[in-house]
Amino acid sequence: MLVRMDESAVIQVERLTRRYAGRPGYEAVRGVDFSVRRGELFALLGTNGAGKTSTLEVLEGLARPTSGTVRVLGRDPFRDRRTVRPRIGIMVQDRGFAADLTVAETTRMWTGTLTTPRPVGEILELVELTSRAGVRVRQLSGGERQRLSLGLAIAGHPDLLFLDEPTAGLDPENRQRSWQLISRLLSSGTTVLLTTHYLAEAAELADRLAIMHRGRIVGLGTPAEIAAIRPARISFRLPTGAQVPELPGVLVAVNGGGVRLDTEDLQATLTLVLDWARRNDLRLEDLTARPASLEEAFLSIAESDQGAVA
Ligand SMILES: Nc1ncnc2c1ncn2[C@@H]1O[C@H](COP(=O)(O)OP(=O)(O)OP(=O)(O)O)[C@@H](O)[C@H]1O
Repeated sequence: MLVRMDESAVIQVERLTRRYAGRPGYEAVRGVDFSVRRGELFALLGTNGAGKTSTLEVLEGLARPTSGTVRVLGRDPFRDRRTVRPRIGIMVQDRGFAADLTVAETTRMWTGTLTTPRPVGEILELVELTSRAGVRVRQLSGGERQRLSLGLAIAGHPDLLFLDEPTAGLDPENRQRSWQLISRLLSSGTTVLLTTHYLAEAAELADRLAIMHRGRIVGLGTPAEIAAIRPARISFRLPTGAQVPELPGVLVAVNGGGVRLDTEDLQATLTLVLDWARRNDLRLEDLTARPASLEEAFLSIAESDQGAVA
């Protein structure tokens, strides 16, 4: 079969399926299509067991697709592994560092396996580990270990970086720090494929994302496009004696003194609400207006078995 590939895509996946030998009749990946453009950060999200790792392993050249076509940097990542592997960086969660080596020794050992590595000092500076160069890996904090892992992944100037749960288990401060590092890498032109369970991470970093559920992509778009499948929300406290006005197409919930309005058109509904308050000289305490979050959209997609955005 002739498959037309987009030459500008760094990753292109068409009708990918994956089955495991030990599970006859079961498809972990069930016909997945997406592409990742040069210089973008694409996040792959999903419920547990959705098929993210099974997809990632094919993209990284570690496994062969059961069917479908995958191109990474224009090549077949499994068959042309020798050509593709030097151009990609892979950050894994548990790299299994040798605990007794120092940060600098670990980095030097890794760069020794690469053809055109960055200098060790530059790597440590990029991931903010210069001051920890002489420290044994066993003494690093979780955040520092993750940064070391990121450092090794970018050591070979990769055109494409795979980040698998790069901030798993980190506290909010270290997570922020990792996000800043990743943003800096992006601005230098690296293309990134990220998997994460932190929706805030995807919302913060991703240009586009795909949500996988039971082996399929059930949502694909920018974080804002995905979030927009759920209504936006306005809430406020209802002033004593006031009645919520007629608001076409808006779902109204009044609970005690609290009012919640779900709307597809946040600006139009907010205008009506503010107009009503002004005309009636009402002060709306605790007024908030916000679009749906990626998390709300994710939950609603995961709960239904149907894709909402494609
Ligand atoms: N080696 C294997 N042999 C058999 N089944 C497997 C194997 N690896 C994964 N699976 C199954 O394939 C399905 C998809 O798993 P996968 O690890 O790709 O999902 P995931 O989206 O990465 O999940 P999680 O977020 O929980 O890590 C699951 O049902 C899993 O049990």
